[in-house]
Amino acid sequence: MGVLPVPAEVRAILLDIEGTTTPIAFVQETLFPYIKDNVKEYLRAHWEEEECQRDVGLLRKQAQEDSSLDGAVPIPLESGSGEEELERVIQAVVDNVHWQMSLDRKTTALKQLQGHMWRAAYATGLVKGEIFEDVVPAIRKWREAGMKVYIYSSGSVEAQKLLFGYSTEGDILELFDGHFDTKIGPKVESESYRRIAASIGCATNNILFLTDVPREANAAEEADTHVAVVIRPGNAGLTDDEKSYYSLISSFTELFLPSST
Ligand SMILES: CSCCC(=O)C(=O)COP(=O)(O)O
Ligand SMILES: [Mg+2]
Repeated sequence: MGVLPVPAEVRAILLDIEGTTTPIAFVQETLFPYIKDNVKEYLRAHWEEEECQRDVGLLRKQAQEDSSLDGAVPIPLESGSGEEELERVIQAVVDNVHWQMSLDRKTTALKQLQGHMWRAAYATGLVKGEIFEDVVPAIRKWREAGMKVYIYSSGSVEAQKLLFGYSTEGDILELFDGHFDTKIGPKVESESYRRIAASIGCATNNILFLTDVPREANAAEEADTHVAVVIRPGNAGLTDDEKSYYSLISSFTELFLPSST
C-alpha cells in the first residue's frame, strides 16, 4: 500500500463520485440503463408537472445549442394538443436523452432529469448507491482530523444526495459538508475550482481534489488546487506520462494527513 502525504495547507477534500467513491460499473450498468429503459414512461407519467416541464425546457435549450453537432436530436415545442402531438414531443425528448447518453455527455440538462428519475429507483429500494469499502472509514477519519469533505460530480446535487442517502452503507450524507455539480461549471474547466473555493470560503490551494479523470485533475491543478488521481477497478487506464506526473492512490486509506497518528 502506498502513502500520499496531504499538504499541510489542505483544509478540504473534494471528491469525485464515478470512479472515485463509486465503481464506474454501478453508474454505467445500473444507473444509466435505468434511465434509458424508463425515460419514456417517466415523461408520460410526469409530463404535466412543473419539475418535468422545467427539465424538458432545459433539454430543449441544450438541444438548440447542440444543433450543429453530428447526430444531434432537436426537441420541438408542442404545437397544439392531442395524444399524437404529445407522443411526438415525448419521443423527441427520449431520442435526445438516448443520444446524449450514448456520448456520456455531462450537460446540466441531462443530469437534472436523471437525478429526478432516480428518486423512485432509490426510494423503492430498487437501487442502492455503491461505495468502495475504504471510503466511509477514511472520510470519518479525515473529519475527526478537522478536514471538511465535499462532493463535486457531474451528477446533479440531487442525484449525489440520493446515491449517498440510499447507499450500501446506509444514509451517509452527514459525512459531507456540501455538494457541487455542473451548475458551478464543468469539471474540466479550472474556473469551476476557483468558484468552488470561493463558495467554501477558502483558497484553491486549501483543497485536495480526488478524481479518476486526468483532464479534471489538470483543470483543478491549473487553478492551484492539489490533486490526486484515483485508480479503482474498472477505471480507464492512465498513460505512462499520466502515471508518472500525477500523485496516484488506489484507496482513500493511502492519504496521510499531517495530524494522522
Ligand atoms: C451522482 S450519480 C451519477 C453519476 C453521473 O451521472 C456522472 O456523470 C458521474 O460523473 P462523475 O463526475 O461523478 O465522474
Ligand atoms: Mg469520475
